[in-house]
Amino acid sequence: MSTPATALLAEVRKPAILIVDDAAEHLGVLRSILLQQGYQTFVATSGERALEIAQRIQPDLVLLDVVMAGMDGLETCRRMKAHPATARIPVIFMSARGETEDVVTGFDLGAADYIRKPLRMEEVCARVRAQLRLRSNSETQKAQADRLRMIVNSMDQGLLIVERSGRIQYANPACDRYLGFAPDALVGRSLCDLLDGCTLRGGECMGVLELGGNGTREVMIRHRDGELHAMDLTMTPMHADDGLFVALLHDITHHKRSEDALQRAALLDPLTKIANRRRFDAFLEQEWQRALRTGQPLSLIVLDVDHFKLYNDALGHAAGDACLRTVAQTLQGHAARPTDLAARYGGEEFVLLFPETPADGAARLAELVRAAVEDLQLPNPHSPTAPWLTVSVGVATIVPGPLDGSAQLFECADRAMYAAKAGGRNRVEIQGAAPDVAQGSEPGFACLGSAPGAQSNSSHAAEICHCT
Ligand SMILES: Nc1nc2c(ncn2[C@@H]2O[C@H](COP(=O)(O)OP(=O)(O)OP(=O)(O)O)[C@@H](O)[C@H]2O)c(=O)[nH]1
Repeated sequence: MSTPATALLAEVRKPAILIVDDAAEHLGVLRSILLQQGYQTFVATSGERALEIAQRIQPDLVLLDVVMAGMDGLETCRRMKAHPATARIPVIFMSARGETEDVVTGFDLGAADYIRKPLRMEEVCARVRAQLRLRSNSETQKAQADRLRMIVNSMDQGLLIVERSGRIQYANPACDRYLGFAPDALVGRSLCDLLDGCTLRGGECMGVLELGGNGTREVMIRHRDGELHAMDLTMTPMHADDGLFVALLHDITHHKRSEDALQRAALLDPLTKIANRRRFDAFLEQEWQRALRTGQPLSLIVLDVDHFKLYNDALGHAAGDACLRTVAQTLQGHAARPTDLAARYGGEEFVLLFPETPADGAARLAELVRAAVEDLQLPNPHSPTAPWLTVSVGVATIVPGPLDGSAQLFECADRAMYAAKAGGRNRVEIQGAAPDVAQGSEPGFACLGSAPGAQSNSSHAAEICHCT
């Protein structure tokens, strides 16, 4: 059952038709027929009045007589099409004049249809229905296009329409913002120029071709100021063969920066701020592979603070922490080359990795490190072996062969460090296994004689020993 409200709504939705004719009898006939068809009708007997009503009520259709006194139908139509408020309203001309020229002029002015007089009412009704259907379709399309435009304009993601050649046909405001361009300034530019490392081949942008339809990829895109930004780029072909692609851009620079910071933090020891064990393990593996390729020797120092439990017991855990930080900085100072790495391996144990360093050089470095810690003269009052904080140091050097593993290098240096502990602490012990490869020119572990210049000048019993 229809309520007053729904009846009112139905009334509101009735298409409104403006009938313009300076002959009152024509107006009356047309009006009553269109009313019977269920339309709302408005009438005007002059062009001026028609323009006034059209602007006020915005009808869905105008039936317009061509020949009228004063402003004729052609001029009325021209003015209607020139006014933004009435430009989209379809106009059907009615005229007894059927000359081709009139018909053409009418269509050129933007008329939707042309009906000859005398009017046959069935034909009029059919043409009115057809125009109202078209109008309704085009209004729906316009509404959809407006909605789509609003969505694209308010998107946070950048959206581009790109040709196979890389030429940008459209960029939404987010895209302009991402890349620092003024509105529309991206149109006509090439995506190739913006994508870092992208090339043009045979007039086609390799970035577009490689990325098209391949899901999301992380790319570096050049901002207008020249700076490269990390972005996720998703490229999708618009249709199978019209050569257009929709590119979606999502700026992940901030995300990347915090990810990089997190990654860096994950590789640092929180107490001493030098590399942690995870970083060391990865670095050892990388340098091991490099040494395998280059045939260069790789040296490792494993170092453990002596009687550190007694240090903590005597001075407190906070002082112990501060002490570990000082030792770490001292070691860091001895990892001089960009390829050297000092790391805290765990607790009071540290490691130093020296790529392209033969056994004699590593032994000298180990002794320098040992002496540097002793020279800090950090009192360790309860230590039975020295009044100061000291370290025991193990050294191993290898020219890796295909059958060796990096764990072996660590085990050898670690064993040497335990030998230094067993030998009285505050010493450097060198792990050796194969006297014939002493200087690291052939695969295998190095074994040294006394390393020149490696003796401690400390007043304490520091020595370089050899462990086989
Ligand atoms: N303050 C502090 N102490 C630590 C930390 N990590 C490990 N330790 C302490 O280091 C001490 C190591 O003791 P042990 O393994 O017995 O070795 P040590 O006393 O150094 O004796 P040797 O190695 O035989 O010379 C333990 O008491 C740990 O609690 C740390 O981050 N901060």
